Amino acid sequence: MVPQLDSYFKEVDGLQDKFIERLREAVAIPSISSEDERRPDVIKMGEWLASQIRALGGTVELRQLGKQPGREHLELPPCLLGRYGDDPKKRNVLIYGHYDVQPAQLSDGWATDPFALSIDDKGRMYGRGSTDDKGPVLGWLNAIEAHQKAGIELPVNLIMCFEGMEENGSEGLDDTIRAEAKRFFKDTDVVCISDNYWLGTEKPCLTYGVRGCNYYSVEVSGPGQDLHSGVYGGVSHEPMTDLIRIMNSFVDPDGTILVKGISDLVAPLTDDEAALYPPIAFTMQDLYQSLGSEVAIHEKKEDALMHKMRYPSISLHGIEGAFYTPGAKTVIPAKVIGKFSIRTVPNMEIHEVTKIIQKHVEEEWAKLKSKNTMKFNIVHSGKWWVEDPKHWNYTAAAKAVERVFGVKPDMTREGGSIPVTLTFQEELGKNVLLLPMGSSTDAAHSINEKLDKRNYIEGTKLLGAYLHYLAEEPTK
Ligand SMILES: C[C@H](N)C(=O)N[C@@H](Cc1c[nH]cn1)C(=O)O
Ligand SMILES: [Zn+2]
Ligand SMILES: [Zn+2]
Repeated sequence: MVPQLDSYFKEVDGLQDKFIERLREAVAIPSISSEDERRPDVIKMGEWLASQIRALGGTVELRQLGKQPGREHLELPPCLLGRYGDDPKKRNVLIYGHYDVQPAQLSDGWATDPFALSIDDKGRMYGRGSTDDKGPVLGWLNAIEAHQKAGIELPVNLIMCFEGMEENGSEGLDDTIRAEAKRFFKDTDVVCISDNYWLGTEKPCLTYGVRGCNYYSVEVSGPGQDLHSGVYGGVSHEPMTDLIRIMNSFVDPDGTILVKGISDLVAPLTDDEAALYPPIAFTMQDLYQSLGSEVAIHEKKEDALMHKMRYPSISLHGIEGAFYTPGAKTVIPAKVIGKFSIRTVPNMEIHEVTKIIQKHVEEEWAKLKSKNTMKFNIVHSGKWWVEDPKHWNYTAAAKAVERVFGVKPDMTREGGSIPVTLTFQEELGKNVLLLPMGSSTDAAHSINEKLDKRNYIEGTKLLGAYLHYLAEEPTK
């Protein structure tokens, strides 16, 4: 079956050094979408990616999305709408990825410069964006190049959508997809996204769901400026004391959500669904390895998996304005902004969740009887998504996994969020598949993010093989 794949695989192996250089160039552009001063780099990264697509013979338009809502001094990075091939006899696969990355600084604790790809003797390629999501995006380009060099025609047409704001709420993207659903995206047969991770380090998976993410901030201010705690401690209401009380009211140390009404929104667990978790090839050791220690809340793998995949969670992310550098400054910060988010699951609705969270924050605030001022803000929100994994899109991907890795993939739901999955499903009405490249130890969003050379190269083979199986899979 699909005999051309062997020569394609050989070509990928032969081109691996070139593919690694391509990733090195991409990682060197610090395209951090959430930092104002890095916005020109996000735009530069979009232009670099467009030039790579064009060099391979693809066409691409840099669709301008205008100003960032609420932050009008910032231009949104372009959404790349591209095409490779337009043979009417072939199927059309829409591939999505993002070229922006999470923030990173050497001083956060990175062992190497986060924007200089560094490869160790085990083939671990360290660099911000290596696994999330520059490596997987480049995997598609590598697959095109290896086909060309092997003299094999791509068996499908590719429709591309690459955005530069995924790590910052995918601002502007939904409108573009809605506007283009019956134009640029109209011929789409199926959608494939490579932007998540295997559960462990050995076994690939296909992913048919993501959690949603509602991100909020609580700002507390009062004094006209930062104060001397000796002179004013015990005299003034302190914003940090108020904020810590509120931040402490959301979740228990064992992960239990304390906000009344949230757990009532969660779809009940059926026996059929509960039976999906035991067969997943995942152990607590896998979890400890990816956590970097044994700090898991749960003892059983099924509980850990369900809390990652099908239950909500609330996380506290940081406090702006807090004194966090080393030393012992005796300061009372005048204004602090606490940031937290809730990962949402079926059947939680974005607005219902926000109403409940806001009411909770206001009630907690009232209890404090503080003379400070509190402002609650929604930073961004995106809904959960669940797909039909019995669709031929998934069958083709499972065959590709077996061909490249010699095992059947695990079927998973991702704990992270990719807001565009739902938009594609709803606006195009087509099946969406997540086909990850990276592994559980890649430390996406964390320090020392990496992508293993094996995952990058075999992952490139997988993306190409998937396109071939997709071309010949009957549409049952
Ligand atoms: C899973 C994906 N690679 C990812 O990291 N998504 C982000 C998207 C995000 C950022 N803010 C809200 N959503 C994530 O899950 O944090
Ligand atoms: Zn991410
Ligand atoms: Zn991502």
